[in-house]
Amino acid sequence: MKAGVIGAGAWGTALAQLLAGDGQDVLLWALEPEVVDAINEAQQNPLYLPGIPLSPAIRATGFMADLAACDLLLVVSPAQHLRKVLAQAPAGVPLLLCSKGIEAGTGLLMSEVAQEAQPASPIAVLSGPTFAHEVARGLPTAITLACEDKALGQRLAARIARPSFRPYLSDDVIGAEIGGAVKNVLAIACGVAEGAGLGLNARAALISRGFAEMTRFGLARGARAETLGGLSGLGDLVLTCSSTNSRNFSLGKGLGEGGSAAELLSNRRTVAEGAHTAPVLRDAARAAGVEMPVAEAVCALLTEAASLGQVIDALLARPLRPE
Ligand SMILES: NC(=O)C1=CN([C@@H]2O[C@H](COP(=O)(O)OP(=O)(O)OC[C@H]3O[C@@H](n4cnc5c(N)ncnc54)[C@H](O)[C@@H]3O)[C@@H](O)[C@H]2O)C=CC1
Ligand SMILES: O=C(CO)COP(=O)(O)O
Repeated sequence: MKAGVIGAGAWGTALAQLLAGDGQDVLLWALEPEVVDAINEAQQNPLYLPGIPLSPAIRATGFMADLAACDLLLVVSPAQHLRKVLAQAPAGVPLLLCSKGIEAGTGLLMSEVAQEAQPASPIAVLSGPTFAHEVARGLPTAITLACEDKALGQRLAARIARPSFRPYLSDDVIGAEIGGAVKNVLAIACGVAEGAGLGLNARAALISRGFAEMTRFGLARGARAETLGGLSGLGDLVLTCSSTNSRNFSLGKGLGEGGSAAELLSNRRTVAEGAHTAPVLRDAARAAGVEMPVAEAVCALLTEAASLGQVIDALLARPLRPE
């Protein structure tokens, strides 16, 4: 039994390290040849997970066909690349989807994209409050593993659980995905509040009112409230809204400090999924008749349709209403 990981960014590399922790062989597919070489020759990924010595049980490859040797694939490519990457993967192997986002153009969640790209593959989702560098260092972490097939979910949970990495099972795949996708947009908003010096009251307000938005949108898409209130929803929202370790929060901080969205986005190698999810989420929410003023505000800032002052004024001028 060998697990494969598709995508050798920070999270894919951290998950490979987690799986290899007990000596299990792991095959990690990387897009960049220099990442393949650095992992195989120096047991490091300086591009995406610097400073973490990797297990020699991890082998990297640039050839997707090599993953045919695996009986489980963790899929960790950025959401907007997931469809084309999955199309090259071997068919019929269980897929554990670890990316957080909504596909532009289709409005589909990652499980829906995976069903289209790999119709013969069983699907599960892994999502929760999990900064990659902490997982790679073996720090205590809990996460939601969602799978409609309970027996498969249990097998996957047993396969990836480690003494300090605890998957909690759910059968609410959509709920787990919506939490992970929406929190990235809300983390940008909290970063803006930090960068603009709006204070911690504002941050707490954005987290709670943002959670109300996540819940409204999730329920409209068929998610369960308890999933949204769990690790993959509220848990991840709290984590990413609290720290510049979050790429989404840092992007927002740059916007709040007056940086231009276009420049902030062009100057990064790592992915800030919320920037891609925000316009898709806004359109999906409008189409479903769900009010998401914080997500709308993030979109306006990212597209430079409104200034920071205008966005703040608009949020503060919303009608007073019951909580
Ligand atoms: N970093 C973290 O702490 C966590 C990240 N995630 C999610 O994991 C997913 C991947 O994020 P990271 O590993 O952090 O990525 P990263 O930001 O560290 O690295 C960027 C990744 O994008 C890939 N990439 C760039 N251009 C590409 C293309 N044209 N086609 C295919 N792949 C391309 C790179 O090869 C690299 O794997 C995201 O959806 C993210 O939300 C989830 C939990 C934790
Ligand atoms: O999803 C994450 C932690 O759970 C990582 O957040 P960022 O992508 O904002 O860094």
